[in-house]
Amino acid sequence: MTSDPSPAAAPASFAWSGRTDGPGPEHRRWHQAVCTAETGAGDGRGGVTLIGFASDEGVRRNHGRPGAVEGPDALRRALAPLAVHTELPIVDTGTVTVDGPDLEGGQDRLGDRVAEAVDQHDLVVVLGGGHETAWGSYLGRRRSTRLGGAGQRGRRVGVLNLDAHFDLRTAAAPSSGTPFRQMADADRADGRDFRYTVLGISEPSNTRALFDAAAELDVRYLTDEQCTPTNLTAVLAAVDALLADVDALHLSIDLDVLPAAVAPGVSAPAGYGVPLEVVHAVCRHVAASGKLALVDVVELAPRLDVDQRTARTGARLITTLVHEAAAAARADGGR
Ligand SMILES: N=CN[C@@H](CCC(=O)O)C(=O)O
Ligand SMILES: [Mn+2]
Ligand SMILES: [Mn+2]
Repeated sequence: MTSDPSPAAAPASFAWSGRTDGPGPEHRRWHQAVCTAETGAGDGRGGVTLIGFASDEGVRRNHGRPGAVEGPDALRRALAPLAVHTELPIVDTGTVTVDGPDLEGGQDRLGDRVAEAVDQHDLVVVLGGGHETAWGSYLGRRRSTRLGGAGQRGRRVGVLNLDAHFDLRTAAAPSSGTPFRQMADADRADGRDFRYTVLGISEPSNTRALFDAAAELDVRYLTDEQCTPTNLTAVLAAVDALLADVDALHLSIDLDVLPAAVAPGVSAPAGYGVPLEVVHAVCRHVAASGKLALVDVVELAPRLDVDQRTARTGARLITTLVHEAAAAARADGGR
């Protein structure tokens, strides 16, 4: 494991700014609420932490369309003007950047940052990056004390992936198509159960080999055709089945789960896709459970986006997750 030179005080390369209606809490927007190393990032605990992961290397290795390296700041830009309705502290600890082809080194550094954040804050939101981001998030939760460290070997953490793809590829090199296979292998090697549910699987976008891999690994999934608004009860029941089986949840949102009209700015836009209202309802549901500890939002490629549609949608999902998690924490008397 390499260690980041200054994980807690990493400079946020992004300058949060936007419309200001006044100084009071009633006017608060993300750009006013977010603390960074420059603005006095609070050394406090609790609340929400944002960590960027600027990486295209996984998408490149997976023969996708590049652009995800610009995802973290595009998500921040879309979040900046949105209203904040919670007092929960929000800290931006900056971005881990993958150096050229050294994806593994970048994932390792992200792992260190996520581990530290998970142990200090209620909710960690990683702004990707291609879906290779999720492997860095996994390394982090495994290195953390709260979700997987040495003292917590029995702690059950599930992964809910909102995605058109299984991302269970076996490949010589890790990529954006392999993170959940890597998790399955690591969990198996460690004698842990691999608890993985995917919502939004597109039949034509996953080969028989990938469906076979899902069956072999006991992956639960619903297809995009099953994730309709009229079937929302069954969709949330699938989420509840995972939640009932775990102590904490890692939510991975691949924006290509959404219809291409809503999320054009991804490597592989969906020809069908899960309606935003279903994806949004799932996000609200998992955050309200009080078990949500870690989120990654991945595959946003701003250069492929149309009028920030995909970024705005990703930001809307993040702000709902944060507000709902804050309400759950309040109801809990703080976690
Ligand atoms: N993270 C993306 N995974 C998909 C990409 C599919 C595509 O580019 O068409 C996959 O490997 O299956
Ligand atoms: Mn996908
Ligand atoms: Mn994916």
